[in-house]
Amino acid sequence: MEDEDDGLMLNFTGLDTETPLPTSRKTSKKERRVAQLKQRRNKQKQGSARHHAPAQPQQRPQKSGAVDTPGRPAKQAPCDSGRTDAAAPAVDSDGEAENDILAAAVAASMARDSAAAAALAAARQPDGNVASDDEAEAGGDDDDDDLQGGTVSFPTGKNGLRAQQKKRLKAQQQGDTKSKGEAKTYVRHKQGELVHTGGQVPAAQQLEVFGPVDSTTFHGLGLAQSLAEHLEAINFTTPTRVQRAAIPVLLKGRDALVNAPTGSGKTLAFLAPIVHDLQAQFPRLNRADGTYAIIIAPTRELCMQICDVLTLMLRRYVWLVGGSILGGENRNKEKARLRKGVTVVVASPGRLLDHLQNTEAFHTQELRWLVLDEADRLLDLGFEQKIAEMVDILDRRTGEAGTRRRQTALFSATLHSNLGQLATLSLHNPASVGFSAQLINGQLTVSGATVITSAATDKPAAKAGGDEDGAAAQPGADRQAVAEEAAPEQFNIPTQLRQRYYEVPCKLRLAALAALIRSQCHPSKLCKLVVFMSSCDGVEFHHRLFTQLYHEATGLPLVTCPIFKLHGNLEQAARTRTFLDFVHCKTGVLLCTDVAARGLDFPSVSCILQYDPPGEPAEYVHRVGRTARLGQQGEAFLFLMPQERDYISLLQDHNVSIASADLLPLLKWLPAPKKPSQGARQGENAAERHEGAFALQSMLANAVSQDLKMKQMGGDAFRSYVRSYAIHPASLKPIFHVRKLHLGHVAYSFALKDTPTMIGQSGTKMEKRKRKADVAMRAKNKRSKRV
Ligand SMILES: Nc1ncnc2c1ncn2[C@@H]1O[C@H](COP(=O)(O)OP(=O)(O)OP(=O)(O)O)[C@@H](O)[C@H]1O
Repeated sequence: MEDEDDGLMLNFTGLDTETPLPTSRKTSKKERRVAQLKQRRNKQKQGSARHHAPAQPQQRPQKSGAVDTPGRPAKQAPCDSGRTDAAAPAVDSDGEAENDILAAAVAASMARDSAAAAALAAARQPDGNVASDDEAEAGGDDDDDDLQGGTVSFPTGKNGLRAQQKKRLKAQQQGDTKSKGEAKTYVRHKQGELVHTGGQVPAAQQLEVFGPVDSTTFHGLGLAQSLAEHLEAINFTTPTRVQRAAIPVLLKGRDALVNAPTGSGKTLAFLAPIVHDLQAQFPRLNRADGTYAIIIAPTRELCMQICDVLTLMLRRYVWLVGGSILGGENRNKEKARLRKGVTVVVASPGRLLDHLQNTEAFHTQELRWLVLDEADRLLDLGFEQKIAEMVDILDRRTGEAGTRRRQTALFSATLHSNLGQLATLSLHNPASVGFSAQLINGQLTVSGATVITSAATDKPAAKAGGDEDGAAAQPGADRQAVAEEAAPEQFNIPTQLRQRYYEVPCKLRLAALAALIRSQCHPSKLCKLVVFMSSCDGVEFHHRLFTQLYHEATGLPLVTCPIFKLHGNLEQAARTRTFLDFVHCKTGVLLCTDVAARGLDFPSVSCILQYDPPGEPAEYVHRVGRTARLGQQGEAFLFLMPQERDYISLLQDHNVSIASADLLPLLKWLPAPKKPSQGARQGENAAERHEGAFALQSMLANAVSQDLKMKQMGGDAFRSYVRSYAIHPASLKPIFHVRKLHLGHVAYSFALKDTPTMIGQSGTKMEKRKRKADVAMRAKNKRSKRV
């Protein structure tokens, strides 16, 4: 750089002298500068002989780099070098000032001291004032800039000096320094000549080359502009953390294991890359060619929900067709739809396998995507075998057709010790987002040792040694990996979720449930409450109790908002209606089983109650995950009986932070009894002796005992509760062991007055006995009439 500057200066100084200047590139810098100084001295001598009058103040050029030749319009430098007026070359009619500038510049460049720089600046000042050091420095730099940029215009002096000067400079800038007497030639490129030509990186390679250039937008993540715009139009403006981490990985064509907290936007994280890929296919995909993507989810409601988001996204791409195939729907109608062609299928596993095996018109030989949402739940529900069969069928078909290898992704908010088997079964060299995965002895294992934090979702690579996109190291690359110590799986629960538990004696469970519902859904509060129970019978019983019997028994409704029920024994139509009703209602209570625990995105759920504890801590996480979604506030309560309190330590081992709450203030939400009860209540503490709770329990028990259907439903609920308690996994038996249950108190909590032995007999037997008794009674009546 310095050499180039010096070379240019040589040309300037050589204009006005008889002394030939050494222009060879081999001439040392020092020699050239000495020559310049000599020239300057000679010139000063000549100048002083020619001019005795003091130099006139120079006219300041109007604009840097502008030509001040009369009659010629001032030219603007094509690129704005940001030059200040102080830096503009001064106009001197006889070129003397110019030479002063040059001499000073030489001095400055040689000495590089402030005095020389000041001399340079002073020479530039039209009024002869000395510029500040900064200005001088800036001026010097600007000179260089102009010269290098090749855009400077020079003031024209007497005798065509400026024209010569210009010509020489031009020649030099063009790399042609050949002039008479100068044998040496060299090629110099014009500074800025090798400008950026704007060569475009092919769209498909943009992500490869630049990475996720702007992870704050969907387009920046690599999604097509049209899709990003469409997402914005349907209110997905900024990608969530899991979307930022997972979308680029999937767009790169990698299989992936993706883990992120509940309500963090996983659905879009897998739908967006699928839609991006399918809309980009040329020629356009034709629905008649069959299915290009399959998404499997464990429950029908979740399938419907995913399908809804998909439909919304496909509105922009009308040639892509989405649809769901669910158990419980009409199989023939589904067949007909598959025959017409469904580009993206969202399915529950059982029905999907059924169609893969039995529906000839279900073409999957072009399949490009397979996503298993809530993958660990699919295993819990025993779908592993079905999934293995499906993967086998799909692989066989694509293999026979010789089509592209399918891309597969597993999504879940919780890990599972067996997830590795499913991953090995279906994934090829996967990237893991949000948790680490390792291949140990050819077996992919998913480590629960990695803390899955939101930050980890953004940059899990830091922990797992993966790449910058948030994808962890490829398991395949780490075959030497040593098995990590089995540590409790660490869950990432939204921080804004407030979690509390009540220790509720079994006898008070029903009253405490009523109190909590009343406390959350009183008329002055808009609340959506989800209550989880362990059995369908339990849901049925409590739903009828609270929607009908409660009012009859107490004279007041429990709450004024609607109470819904959702469980797996309902007809599909009823399930769908309830699901949609609860989605759209502003306030309400949903009594449900774990069918609603996974993935369902009910808007504005403010509170969760786990009336029956869930068992596996992972299920706890999914249940509470129905609230506090996407940064919203939420509350979650858990009811535990005193003998179950060790469950709290278990949850805490899994990074769940839950505080205790006092039961007594909660019971105050119960209506006060009309008549104070006679005598002191029996009980260990104030809650157990609570008047309101005792009064309510008596009223409900009386009402149930007089309602045969309710009594039967209570019995069914009791039996189902005990059964579900008995099937807790062995690891949880120390906490939830059926032998620790006081069955009399359990029966009481279902408002039953009968002894547990009576209730424990199967409903059918009871029914038979009752029918027998009725028949005997009628026969007796007939006989007595005849007599
Ligand atoms: N980028 C986004 N911008 C705004 N809202 C979003 C975005 N992504 C997702 N959402 C919304 O966030 C909510 C939760 O998303 P989603 O249901 O995909 O979460 P999830 O991680 O799958 O939860 P779960 O683990 O419970 O299944 C939905 O209402 C969804 O519409």
